[in-house]
Amino acid sequence: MATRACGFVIFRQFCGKIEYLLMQTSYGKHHWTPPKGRVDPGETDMITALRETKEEAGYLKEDMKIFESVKQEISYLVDKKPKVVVYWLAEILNKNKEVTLSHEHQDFKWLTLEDACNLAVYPEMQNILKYFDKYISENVL
Ligand SMILES: Nc1ncnc2c1ncn2[C@@H]1O[C@H](COP(=O)(O)OP(=O)(O)OP(=O)(O)OP(=O)(O)OC[C@H]2O[C@@H](n3cnc4c(N)ncnc43)[C@H](O)[C@@H]2O)[C@@H](O)[C@H]1O
Repeated sequence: MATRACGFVIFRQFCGKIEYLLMQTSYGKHHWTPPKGRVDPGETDMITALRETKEEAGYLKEDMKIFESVKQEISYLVDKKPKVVVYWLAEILNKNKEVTLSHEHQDFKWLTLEDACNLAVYPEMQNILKYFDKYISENVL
């Protein structure tokens, strides 16, 4: 069975620009992803996304506007085993609240779409960022 993980692609409106939150792992290849993590037994996908976002970024449900119907799923292999990751779109509402990192991450950045795609590296993740960016420009701005 595939490993399953869930999280949020979080954006903010900052100085007239849309910026996305990416976080860099403190382990492995130090890759950059939105806050997300593995689904624990008995959890729903949304509960996992909320728990991981609180643990990894310090953001609570009430700090965000969650677009529950705006969701993307990607699949890839990790150590030859399938992994499925589900992301919802979320906007940070409490702009005065900064990210609080856990031991799992060593850095974070708020990035334009282009810069986020450059750091995200993987085409699947880039496509998700582009999909959400299109949604924002057509439905949020
Ligand atoms: N190498 C390591 N050394 C020490 N501790 C480790 C470790 N890897 C995981 N851990 C532990 O696992 C915990 C993380 O657990 P969780 O927080 O629960 O889970 P996760 O975000 O899904 O973990 P991960 O970072 O591994 O996932 P991703 O799919 O992004 O990334 C998994 C792999 O897939 C690659 N990847 C990411 N996105 C991809 C894509 N779209 N296509 C192909 N490969 C991709 C990444 O580069 C990465 O190599 C950490 O606390 C840490 O202790």
